[in-house]
Amino acid sequence: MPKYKNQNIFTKSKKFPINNSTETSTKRKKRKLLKADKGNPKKKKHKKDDFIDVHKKEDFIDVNNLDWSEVTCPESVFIGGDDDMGGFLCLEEINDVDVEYEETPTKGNTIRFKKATSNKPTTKKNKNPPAKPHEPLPIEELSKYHDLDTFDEQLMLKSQQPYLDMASTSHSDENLVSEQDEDEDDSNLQIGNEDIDISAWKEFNLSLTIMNGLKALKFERPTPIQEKTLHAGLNGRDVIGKAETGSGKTLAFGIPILEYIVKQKKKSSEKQLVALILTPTRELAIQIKNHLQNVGKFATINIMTVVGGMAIQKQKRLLEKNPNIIVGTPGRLWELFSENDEYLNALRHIRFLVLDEADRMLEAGHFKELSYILSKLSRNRHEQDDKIIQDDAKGIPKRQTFIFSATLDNNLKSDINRKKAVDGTLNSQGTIAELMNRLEFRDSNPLFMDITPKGSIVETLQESKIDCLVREKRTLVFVNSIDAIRRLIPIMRLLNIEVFGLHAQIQQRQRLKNLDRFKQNPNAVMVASDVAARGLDIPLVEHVIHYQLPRSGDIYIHRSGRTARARNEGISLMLCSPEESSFYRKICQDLKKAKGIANFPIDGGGNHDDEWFKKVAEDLEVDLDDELLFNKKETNKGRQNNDGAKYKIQTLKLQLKELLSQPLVPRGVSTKYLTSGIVRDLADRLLNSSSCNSKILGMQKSKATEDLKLKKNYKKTSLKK
Ligand SMILES: Nc1ncnc2c1ncn2[C@@H]1O[C@H](COP(=O)(O)OP(=O)(O)OP(=O)(O)O)[C@@H](O)[C@H]1O
Repeated sequence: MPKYKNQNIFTKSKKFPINNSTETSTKRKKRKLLKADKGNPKKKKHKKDDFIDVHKKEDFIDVNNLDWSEVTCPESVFIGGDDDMGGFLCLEEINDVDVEYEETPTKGNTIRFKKATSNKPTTKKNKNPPAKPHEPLPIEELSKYHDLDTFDEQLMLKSQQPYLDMASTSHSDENLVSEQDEDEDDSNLQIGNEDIDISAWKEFNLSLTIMNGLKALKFERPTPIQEKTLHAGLNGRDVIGKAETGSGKTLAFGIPILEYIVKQKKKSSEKQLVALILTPTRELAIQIKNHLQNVGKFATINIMTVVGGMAIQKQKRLLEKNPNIIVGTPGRLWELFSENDEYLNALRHIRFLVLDEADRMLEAGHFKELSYILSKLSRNRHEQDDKIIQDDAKGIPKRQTFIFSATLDNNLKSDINRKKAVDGTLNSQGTIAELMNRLEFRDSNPLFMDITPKGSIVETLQESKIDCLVREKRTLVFVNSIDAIRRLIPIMRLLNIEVFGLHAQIQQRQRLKNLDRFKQNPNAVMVASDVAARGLDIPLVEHVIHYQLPRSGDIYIHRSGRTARARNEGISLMLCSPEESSFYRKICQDLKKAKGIANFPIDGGGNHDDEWFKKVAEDLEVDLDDELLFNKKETNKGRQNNDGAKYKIQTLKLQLKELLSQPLVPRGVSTKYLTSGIVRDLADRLLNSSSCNSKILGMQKSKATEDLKLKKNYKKTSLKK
């Protein structure tokens, strides 16, 4: 007599807890009994589900106390056999029991077990032991298994496809090449993600490997800057690209490099340094490396970062592994390379040189090392006395140069063709024009592509400012000094805000940790110096706040560009104190914003919240407490009087904690509500409605970008009237 174990057991390849009480009737119907004792006419096939009411009579035996033994079955019986055995785990059998049927008024025909009355000896000697339910597997182990109830084989195969492709390509370059040869028709992409149409990339004739990478990232089409520069980049031309922040400049130079490496591997398996990408910050270097690695993940491309703040020994070890691409900051790169002729020689043979955020590289702290690196890269080697000696440039390939930034000098184009400076190094006030002259473009006329919109700000970014009457400000992201970060972080922590700092004096390891934690938590705040202003691509940054105004339009553009990236919406808000009005005017001037930047709608300036409460009250057909709604002046007075009160810091902290633990009650809202009558569940509606803010009583959830749009629309319609 077989029985179905009522335990949670995991098979080697799939997990599916058996719980009879929750199984569907379909599954029960599909269960099978594999063995029954034919010798005893009373022993019939039964399901465990039939075993009920066994305790009613004393001579009946509890089903679980019987001497069951496991029936060994091939695994295929349980998994994906011909039959859908959903939930079926193991079989057990028993001999020498009698079964009796009983008709009950409530449950119909039920069965019971009794010790067999037959004198026949037990036939089976070496029977198997009872099945032992296993301990549940640890969580990490469980991830290897699939839940049979939700398992979709097709879906799993699709999700594994890119990795299968990768496995078949990444370990053997030859495989990759031969596969490509066969499959050069890109309509036959191997990746499983069928609903992603990447045909828009076809015009660039990219290898299957790179196309797969783009498909895996769901990059359906090139961004405008990619579209306008890729042909030139792929055809060996030098490119200078200027496009707004978050517009995909990394791949505009990254794809030609990756594509070159993939094709080169087709010809030779020799590992060679192909590209040097210079960036102004360490975080940006790491980000670029990750981005390129993701796109090139179906090929074996070795990319390493050479940045300060990381163990120099480890970087030396990685260099020994012959990277294809080095992404680095000038300082550490020079430190590492200047003392090693072998490295320097490899550098001279690179095929691609990229200066990302080129204009920033000229700022203090970078230009000296950059200048040294460029002179070592030069095909005309400079001796120490500055005399130019024509080096044996034979065998040194002409390299392609890519320069990208959201803020490059507009006069650059004419500067490029100007006569070269004779001096081998950049002077201490390096200008972008000098830099261009030092770069030894291979093209006499590099492609200069400027697609920045008017004002250099991306369309999806809304700009705004708040004029602060006092110097205190409560929200921030970008500040101008490290001291300000150190001051603000503890204050924000007191306010229960998850906040992280980022500035040059934080240890590199901690910087990366903070950046990572900030990336993981969409509600966190990062207080940063301009170290984070350039290039960083952090998902889910919706608001950029200039707690202290940047000193130039360029920095404003880069800071603001940390939001509204890759066609997402975002808001950039300046907190403008009276002392900063001159900087504000300069930014407007730099960005040619004659009308200035719109004020952000806040309490005091507008009556946005009051209007909303009035509207909700109308909808709910209740009367609002007018006294509370219009008593702002009174409240403000009270607050000012309280300003003078001195409490001990500890008391204040405790008080603050207590306050923060309760939802805020905005001015104008009454905590009193009708308990009966017109709207019975008013309190619930206010507190629990999914459209209400959980931290502010009765306040509708809204986004800063929407508030600003509403304000603009309101202004337009009232002007029309
Ligand atoms: N073709 C594409 N389709 C969709 N998303 C893309 C595409 N190319 C790049 N992206 C994404 O757009 C975002 C911005 O890209 P990237 O960091 O290269 O911008 P950027 O122009 O260098 O910005 P910044 O000037 O701030 O450095 C990234 O998240 C990137 O993954």
